[in-house]
Amino acid sequence: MTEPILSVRDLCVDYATPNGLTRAVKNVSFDISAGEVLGLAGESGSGKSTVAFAIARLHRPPAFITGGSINLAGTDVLALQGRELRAWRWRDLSVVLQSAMNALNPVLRVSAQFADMFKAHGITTKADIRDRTADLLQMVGIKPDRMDDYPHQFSGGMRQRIVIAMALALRPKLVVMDEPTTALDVVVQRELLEEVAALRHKLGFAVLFITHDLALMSQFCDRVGVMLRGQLIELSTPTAMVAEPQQDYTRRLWASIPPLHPKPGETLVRMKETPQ
Ligand SMILES: Nc1ncnc2c1ncn2[C@@H]1O[C@H](COP(=O)(O)OP(=O)(O)OP(=O)(O)O)[C@@H](O)[C@H]1O
Repeated sequence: MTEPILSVRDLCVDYATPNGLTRAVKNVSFDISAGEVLGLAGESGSGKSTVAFAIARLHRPPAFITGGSINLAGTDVLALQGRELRAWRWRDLSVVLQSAMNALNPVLRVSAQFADMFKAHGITTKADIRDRTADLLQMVGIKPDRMDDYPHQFSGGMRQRIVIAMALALRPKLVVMDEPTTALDVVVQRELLEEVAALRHKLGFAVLFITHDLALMSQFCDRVGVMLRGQLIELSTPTAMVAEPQQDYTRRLWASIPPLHPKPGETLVRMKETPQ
């Protein structure tokens, strides 16, 4: 493994509930290398999204980070405040969530949404912004001449492509993807992830990837972490995890993949390429 770009150490996240604090993430530690795709698997409620939101500093009360450290490319993520935190998001880390419609403003043209993001990061020349937007849309397979359309004029898959283009605009080091394709049909899901795989190969960003689809995860991720009741109980390559699971829970989790899916590591070779 190369030098880690992200280091998470002993991360603890609590939720304040009427019955007191509940620990949803318990001393979770892991690294992600530059350009690596790390998946988080585990049953619903095991803490995957809570980890992802904490890393992106998107957690809000009643969630509180109560321990540990997060370091991304030399930045102490938990120390970031205010303007510094806003500048860090998009530039060093970006997030792609399940619903593109929630990420995009329905009453603003796509070009205006790119412009807002660029302006917030000091890129203010109109021609420059339009050129960059055109390049980014092109990169995810959307014709640049559609940049002045509204989000509802695109299909769900295209909207998610636009969100991914925006997430990559400032060349972040890490992209957090929490169920990025869940709302899309199976064919579009795969197409989109193949594109993300090709883009990370080209651009070198790392991905923290969360999905309930273990088959998809095994094809897209270099390594997978398994979470159970707030703890990271196992972390290895999908192939090693299936061949020699260290925990009984992991074995049962992988055994749940329907046999119709391809075996881990067998298909979509392009997804497995290591960035240069
Ligand atoms: N707002 C909240 N208040 C209290 N507890 C919460 C809140 N949000 C989440 N939790 C609890 O935190 C734990 C972890 O939830 P989290 O959403 O991170 O799990 P997950 O693995 O991402 O689940 P899913 O796969 O369903 O998204 C769960 O026990 C959940 O009940």
